[in-house]
Order: sequence, then C-alpha cells, then structure tokens
Amino acid sequence: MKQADTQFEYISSAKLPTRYGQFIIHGFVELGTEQEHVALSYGEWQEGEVVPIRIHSECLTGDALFSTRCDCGFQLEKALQNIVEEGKGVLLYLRQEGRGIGLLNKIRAYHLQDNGLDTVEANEHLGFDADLRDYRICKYMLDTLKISKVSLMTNNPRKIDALTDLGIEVVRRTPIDHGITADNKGYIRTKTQKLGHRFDPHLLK
Ligand SMILES: Nc1nc2c(ncn2[C@@H]2O[C@H](COP(=O)(O)OP(=O)(O)OP(=O)(O)O)[C@@H](O)[C@H]2O)c(=O)[nH]1
Ligand SMILES: [Zn+2]
Repeated sequence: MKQADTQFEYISSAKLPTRYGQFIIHGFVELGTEQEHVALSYGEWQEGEVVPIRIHSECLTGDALFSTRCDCGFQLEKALQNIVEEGKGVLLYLRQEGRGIGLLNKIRAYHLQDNGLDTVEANEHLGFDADLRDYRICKYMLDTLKISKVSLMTNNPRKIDALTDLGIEVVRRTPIDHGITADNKGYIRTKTQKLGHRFDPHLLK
C-alpha cells in the first residue's frame, strides 16, 4: 500500500474496532503543512467497483462534543452505520475544521452568529471566504485504497464537483440528512440558500 506523492504521504494502517463494526484506520499526512488526515475503511472491494464513501470535514464540537448546533456528529454516526450496513465503504475524515478556518476561528464565527449573523456572513466578517476546503487529498487517499468509482454520501454538490475534477467517478449521491434539530435548522437553511446544499424542504419547515 506504500506510495509517495510530492504533496501527500500514506503513513500506516491499523485495526479500529468501533461501536458500529470493525474498521481499519489509515493515516495520511499533507507534506508542508504536516496536517494529518485519516480514512476509515470497512470490508473489501475489487478495483473498479463502486464503493460507498463519505467525505467528512472535522467538526470537534459536533463530532466529539455532542453539539447540536450543526448536523456533523449525527452525519458522522450515520455514515459509519450506512457503511457497515452496505458491507463495505470508506469514511475520509479530513482535518478541515470550520470549513477550513480552524477551531478558534469557528468559535469566533459562532460568537458572531450568536449576535445575529448567519454562517456565511460570520466567515466574511472575519475576512474568510464562506468555504475554504480543499479536497485534493481525497484523490490520494482513494488511490491508496484502490477506489476510482464512488457512491457519495453528501448533501453538498461541491464535493461531487471536487471529486469529479480530481478524476474520481461519482456514480451516485446519497443524501445524508440526519440530525436536523431546532438548534441547527437555521444554519442548515443558510447552507441550502447560500452554499448550495440540497435538503428536502419538508425537513426544514
Ligand atoms: N466556519 C464555520 N464552519 C462551520 C460552521 N458550522 C459548521 N462548520 C464546519 O462545517 C464543516 C461541515 O460542513 P457542512 O457544511 O456542515 O457540511 P458539508 O461537509 O459541506 O456537506 P455534507 O457532506 O452534506 O455534510 C465542518 O468542518 C464544521 O466544523 C460555522 O458556523 N462556521
Ligand atoms: Zn459541525
């Protein structure tokens, strides 16, 4: 599995038993920034087979601290469950906290949202674009795992475009609309209106 790239490097893999099933965790590093990313794989596939995947952007508050301010923690859990139900799949866990602005800037952005700005306005107020995420490492991770065709769990069309531009065939999109709560409905509405996310309008009433 060892392969090198000028920008990314695969480091190592190990068993990762979880509440949902027995995954394997694969570690990667982005050279230069030394940013560390992981992929969790489950089951087996042939080269050229369509594999269910989720690209999950780090959200410490939602993924680890049970926040209901966003839908991330719910989506993370549902993605792992879906993969196990399908019998195979991969979760790419990218360390792009706060859509790329980092944890502390996300807390600054949350503070601005507590005072009335929406998620996009808050980023802009802090001098950032609405979404700074870079998906190039996905191609390297998927190549390492011998995946060229995917069924992608997402509500975000930008992820489909990013993978397609990188040469990964997105054969289908599966919505992942779990975790809509009274605390995050407004945030999700803003994502649909300003960031192009797709949600069933009935879920946001
Ligand atoms: N800057 C900023 N980042 C946020 C905010 N709320 C959540 N995030 C980050 O947004 C990222 C998740 O992005 P989302 O827009 O929820 O979803 P997505 O990954 O684009 O799309 P899906 O695949 O459909 O989940 C994580 O990195 C979170 O930390 C916020 O108010 N401001
Ligand atoms: Zn979140």
